Amino acid sequence: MIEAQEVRKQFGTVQALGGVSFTARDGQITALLGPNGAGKTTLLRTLVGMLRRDHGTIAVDGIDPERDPLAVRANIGFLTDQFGLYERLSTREYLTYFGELNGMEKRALRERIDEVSEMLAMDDILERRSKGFSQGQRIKVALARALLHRPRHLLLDEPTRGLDVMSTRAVRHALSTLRKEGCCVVMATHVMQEVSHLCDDVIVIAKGHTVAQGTPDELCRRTGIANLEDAFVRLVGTDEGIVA
Ligand SMILES: Nc1ncnc2c1ncn2[C@@H]1O[C@H](COP(=O)(O)OP(=O)(O)OP(=O)(O)O)[C@@H](O)[C@H]1O
Repeated sequence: MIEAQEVRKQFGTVQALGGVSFTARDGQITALLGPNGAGKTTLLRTLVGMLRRDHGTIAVDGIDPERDPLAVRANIGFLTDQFGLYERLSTREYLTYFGELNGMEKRALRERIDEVSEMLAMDDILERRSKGFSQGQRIKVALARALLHRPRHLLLDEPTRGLDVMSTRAVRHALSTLRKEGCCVVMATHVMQEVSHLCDDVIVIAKGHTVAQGTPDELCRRTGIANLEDAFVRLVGTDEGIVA
């Protein structure tokens, strides 16, 4: 479980997070929904301890990522907007490298790489070097890396951007499987269809503040609007950055 209370973060004169509070539960996929520049990426980076917050509290299974970043990271898989692939390594070599860094035993690691590869439908790129990989192929490798050590929490920054229909389905299916296994998934996205069909809970964030949290149905009921996209626009007061 991830809990945040009144988290604030400023970059120079820009208040990226002005007071974000929410709870993301185990066994649920929680969407982080907000217009461009709302603070979603900043929030994810703060949750994983890559950025220091200026104010507020964060607890990942009760642990503050600033106090014990290694303990938190051992239990978090993070898909950022920067994939950090090593172009001269094949996908398998790359995943093996990070699995070993995480202390995974050789045989278990080999089996897990095959498992994750099947989960994400990426067998075709497993033995290829990542130089020249398409955007979708890059996302898959980065996502495989995030999943490799079976983290209890998964933080994803727009995981299906640039993916084709089949790959999007593979990723959504993988996320449903992880939810069943009890993983706490938090996912920033602009894809409303994904939120409606996949997510149990939604955090709506605008200009660095949480403006609502609830199931897609609750958000619709609260605004008195039947359609989630229109409810979202009402909550944030803009239709910037929405993908139907
Ligand atoms: N390192 C930084 N230095 C200065 N400003 C930053 C930095 N990182 C983020 N910001 C600013 O903080 C605000 C929130 O940015 P963030 O990337 O968190 O938004 P986002 O919700 O992820 O947006 P998008 O949907 O466009 O990806 C923006 O105004 C952004 O310009």
